[in-house]
Amino acid sequence: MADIPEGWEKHVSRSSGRDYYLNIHTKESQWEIPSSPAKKMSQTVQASHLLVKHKNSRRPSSWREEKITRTEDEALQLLKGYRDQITASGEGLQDMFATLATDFSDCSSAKKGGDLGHFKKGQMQKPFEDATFALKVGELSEPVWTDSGVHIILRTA
Ligand SMILES: Cn1nc(-c2ccccc2)cc1C(=O)N[C@H](Cc1nc2ccccc2[nH]1)C(=O)O
Repeated sequence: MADIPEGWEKHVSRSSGRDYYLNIHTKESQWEIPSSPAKKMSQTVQASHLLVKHKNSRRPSSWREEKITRTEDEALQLLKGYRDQITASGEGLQDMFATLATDFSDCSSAKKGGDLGHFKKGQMQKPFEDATFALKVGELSEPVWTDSGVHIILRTA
C-alpha cells in the first residue's frame, strides 16, 4: 500500500467499515485519500462569544438595548465581571458561558447561547479570528476588541 502523506493516519469507520483519514494535528477527518501533508492548523473553528457593546460600537444597538450609551471602559468592566463568573464556575464553564451569553450578550447570537457555529479564516473581523484560532478547544479568551465592541470567546471545536 503506498504510504500516505505525513501527518495523516488511516482508520476504519466502525459504522461503515470504510477507510478514513485522520489529521493527527487538528483531529479533523476525511474520507478521501490525502494527497498532501496534513495541515497543522484547523481550517474551520467553532466558537461561542459574549459581546458587550459600547457607545462607539459599529452598531451601538442590540436586542437588549435600543441605544447603547455605556463607555468602552464600562463595557470592559462588565465583560470582566462575566469572565470572572465563568472562570469561577469550574466544571460548569460551558453552561455558565451559555447562560451569561444568553442573558447579557449584545450579539444576536445570544439566542443560541453565543454559539456562532463554524467559521473559516476571512469570515470574522480579524482581531476576533486571530484570537479564536489562537485558542485551544475548550479555552476561554481574554477580552478581545473589535469594531462591534468587546468580546470573550470560548472555542468549542
Ligand atoms: C457574526 N454574527 N453571527 C451572528 C449569529 C450567529 C448565530 C445565530 C444568530 C446570529 C450574529 C453576528 C453578528 O455579526 N452580530 C453583530 C455583533 C457581532 N459582531 C461580531 C464580530 C465578530 C464575531 C461576532 C460578532 N457579533 C450584531 O448582532 O450586531
